[in-house]
Amino acid sequence: MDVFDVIVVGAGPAGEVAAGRVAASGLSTVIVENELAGGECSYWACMPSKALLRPVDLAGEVGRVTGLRLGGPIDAAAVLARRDAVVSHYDDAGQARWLDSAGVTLVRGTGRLAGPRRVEVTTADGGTRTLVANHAVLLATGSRPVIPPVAGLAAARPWTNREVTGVRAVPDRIVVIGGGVVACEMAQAMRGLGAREVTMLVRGGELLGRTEPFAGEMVARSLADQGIDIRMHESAEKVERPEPGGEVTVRLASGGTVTADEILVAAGRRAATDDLGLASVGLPESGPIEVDESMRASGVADGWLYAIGDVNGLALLTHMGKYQARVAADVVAARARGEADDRPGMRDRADRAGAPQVVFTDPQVCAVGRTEAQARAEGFDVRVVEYDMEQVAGGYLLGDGYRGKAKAVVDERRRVLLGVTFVAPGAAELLHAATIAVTSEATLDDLWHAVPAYPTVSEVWLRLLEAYGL
Ligand SMILES: Cc1cc2nc3c(=O)[nH]c(=O)nc-3n(C[C@H](O)[C@H](O)[C@H](O)COP(=O)(O)OP(=O)(O)OC[C@H]3O[C@@H](n4cnc5c(N)ncnc54)[C@H](O)[C@@H]3O)c2cc1C
Ligand SMILES: NC(=O)c1ccc[n+]([C@@H]2O[C@H](COP(=O)([O-])OP(=O)(O)OC[C@H]3O[C@@H](n4cnc5c(N)ncnc54)[C@H](O)[C@@H]3O)[C@@H](O)[C@H]2O)c1
Repeated sequence: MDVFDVIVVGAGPAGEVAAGRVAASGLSTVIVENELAGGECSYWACMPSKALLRPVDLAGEVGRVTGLRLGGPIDAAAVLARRDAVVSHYDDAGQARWLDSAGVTLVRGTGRLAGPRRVEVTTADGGTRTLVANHAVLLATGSRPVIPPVAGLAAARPWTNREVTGVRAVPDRIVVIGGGVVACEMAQAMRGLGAREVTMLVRGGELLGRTEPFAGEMVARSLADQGIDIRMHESAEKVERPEPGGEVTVRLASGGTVTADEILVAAGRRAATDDLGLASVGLPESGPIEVDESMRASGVADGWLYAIGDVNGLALLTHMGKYQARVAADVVAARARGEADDRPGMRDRADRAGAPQVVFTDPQVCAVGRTEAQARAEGFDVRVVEYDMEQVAGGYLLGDGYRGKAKAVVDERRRVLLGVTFVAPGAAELLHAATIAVTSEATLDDLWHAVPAYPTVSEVWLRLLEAYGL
């Protein structure tokens, strides 16, 4: 039996940040990982997907600037080689070195709760190691893709985020189940890197369902212009792949079929809580782990258990998992020292206000805070202002085909922003200004004095305020 002050289970972005910060506070810390330190984000999600999208995005930009022309199609093999470098060739030695330098002990194996403050680790050789925590256990086991119960789908060995981000040869034809973030980003990547036929099967009537409706509409128009076949109100009824690795045929609910070389499932993710021993501490065995604003698992006596990142289901985003990790780590360290654990940085505000997110399609969808529909549902006195971003000099200068739209959701009572959405090419870096405005609850009258430089796209802020009436 090994005793540490703090045990972290899962070395994805959330777990690593928590472990590093807890160790820096002087507590002895162990982190348990059963695949690669760095987690889904580093090897099969954020990093490789953005490496695949970056050249596609840039090619779109070049296409909008008069006088520039791409020398030919994108060199997919070179892009895949760079992707391999971005994922460190699926080797986590660098992350392991970082954990070591941060004073965190890395234990390789599968962790499972075995009662209060106790984690049993099954190691690769089948052995078991018992870890006991003096102060806290932080669960950071992430999430796994959902495979819908469609006849023949699982047997057809569909691609998930892992295979599509790790693609070795871009398929000629690919069918995508889903209309969310992964589906949109990866449909665009596959098409941009040379897939001839990309077909998206979207169960509902819109893409990117959690964003402002105009965002999904603009992305749908753009993906269609890029040659992607988007089938709304369509779903797979049966999937057949007679030869392993061969052609796949999808029978559609509306009748008809789609035949492709690969099928990608991008139908959401579920918390990785299976076989985590949650029942041994009185929690439901599956589903996301419910937490309070200090990331403590609800319903666990003595408050020694925390859940951060995708596993708590609050926001399936790397930056939010890392933020939750900082909150939890500081709370754990303060409680261990017997100090006050309610200082301002020790409570989650950002998830409740609406997490910032960028969808890296062309155009990019950048949003923070509440959508108009969410704000109205929560009973705010809402007023909305919108502006077309190509009307801003900085936008117009970016290219002839540049189109964008901004929307601000205002709380009329306090004259503060509840949410902001920008949909435009290359808008990702605009988002943080909106995040600062929404999080700090700056009034519109304060924002009036934040003068955007000319001619930048940020002048859209001024236009939104003028449209509001300032
Ligand atoms: C294709 C794709 C693209 C994405 N792009 C973005 C993006 O651009 N920006 C963004 O913010 N988010 C993005 N996300 C979401 C992001 O990947 C996740 O929010 C993030 O990885 C969650 O971090 P985490 O630490 O909670 O979990 P994970 O990254 O899933 O890490 C969990 C770790 O725990 C380990 N583990 C699990 N169970 C056990 C166990 N019992 N014992 C030991 N170890 C265990 C796993 O092996 C893993 O290493 C993307 C997701 C996908 C699928
Ligand atoms: N750029 C980014 O920040 C980024 C990129 C990729 C993923 N992510 C995160 O990863 C998470 C997972 O992404 P995702 O795209 O898998 O999930 P999602 O929740 O964004 O989208 C899921 C899609 O699948 C559809 N769907 C659900 N069940 C279905 C079924 N049974 N049959 C057919 N369609 C079904 C939904 O209607 C939706 O269109 C997201 O929550 C997102 O936050 C973030």
